[in-house]
Amino acid sequence: MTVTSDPPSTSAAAPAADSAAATSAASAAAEGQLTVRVRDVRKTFARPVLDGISLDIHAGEFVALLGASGSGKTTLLRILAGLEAADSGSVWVPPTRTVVFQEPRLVPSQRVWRNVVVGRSGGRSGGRSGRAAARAALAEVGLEDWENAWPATLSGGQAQRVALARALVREPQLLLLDEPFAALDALTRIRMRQLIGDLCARHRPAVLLVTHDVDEAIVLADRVVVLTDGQISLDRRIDLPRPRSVGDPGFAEFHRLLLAELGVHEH
Ligand SMILES: Nc1ncnc2c1ncn2[C@@H]1O[C@H](COP(=O)(O)OP(=O)(O)OP(=O)(O)O)[C@@H](O)[C@H]1O
Repeated sequence: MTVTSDPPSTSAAAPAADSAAATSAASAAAEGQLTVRVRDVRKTFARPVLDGISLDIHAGEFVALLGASGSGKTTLLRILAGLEAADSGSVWVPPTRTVVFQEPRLVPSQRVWRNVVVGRSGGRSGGRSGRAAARAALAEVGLEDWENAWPATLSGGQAQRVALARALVREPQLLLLDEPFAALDALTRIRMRQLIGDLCARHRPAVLLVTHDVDEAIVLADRVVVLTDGQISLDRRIDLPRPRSVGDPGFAEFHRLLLAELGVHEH
C-alpha cells in the first residue's frame, strides 16, 4: 500500500513525511484543493472488510461516513489517520491530520490547558505561547474558565470539548472524527453537533465523520458516503441550506434515502 503526502503515485509504501508537506499543499492547490485521495484500498481481517474503496475529499469538505456495524468505517478512518495499514491500494493524505475518538483520551495528570497542547509539534506545548494557544482553543469550545481544571472534574461533554480543542489547536488540514458524540447524552450530543458544525464552518478543515446517526450526518455533512459489504454503495451530496435541523423541508427525504441504503425501511 502507498500512504503518502505526495500526489497519488504507485511508488512503494512510505509513511507521510513532514518534508513532503509543502509539496502536498502546493499539489492540493494545483489539483483543485484535493485533501484526501483514496484509490482501490483493500483490507482483510478475518474476512474482507474494505474491498476496493476509492474516495476523494476536497479542502473544507465535510464528509460523513455511514454504514452498518462492522462495515469498516473505523478501519477506513484509521487507515487515513495512519493508525492502520491497508493491504493494497493508495492513500494520499495531508501531513497535518488529527483524530477525535469516541472517548476524550485526556491525560489525567495534566491540567486541561496542558492537555490541549500536549504533544503539539514544534516544542510549543509549554510556556506562554502554548498556554495562549490552549486558552484560545478552549474559548472556542466554551471552556475558557476551565483551563486550570483537572480532567477528572469535567463532565463527559466538557472532556470531549477539550478533545476537540486539542484537535483544533493543531490546525489540521484533515479532521477525522470517529463517533465523537456516541458516548454523550442526547442533549449534550445535539449541543456538540452544533459546536462541531460551527467550528468546522470557521476553520474549514476537510472532515471525515464516522457516525451511526443518520440525522447527524444530514445536519453536518456536505456529502454522505455509505459503506456496504466493503464498498461505497452511496455517495450523495446534501444540498440543503444551512444551518440545518431535522424539521427542515427536504430533510425527511434524505433521511429516508439513507435509512433505505442502510437496509431500514420506515412504514
Ligand atoms: N485489528 C483488528 N483485528 C481483527 N479484526 C478487526 C480489527 N479491526 C477491525 N476488525 C474487524 O473488521 C470489521 C470492521 O470493523 P470496523 O470497526 O472498521 O467497523 P465499523 O463499521 O466501524 O463498525 P462499528 O460501526 O460497529 O464501529 C469488523 O468485523 C471487525 O471485527
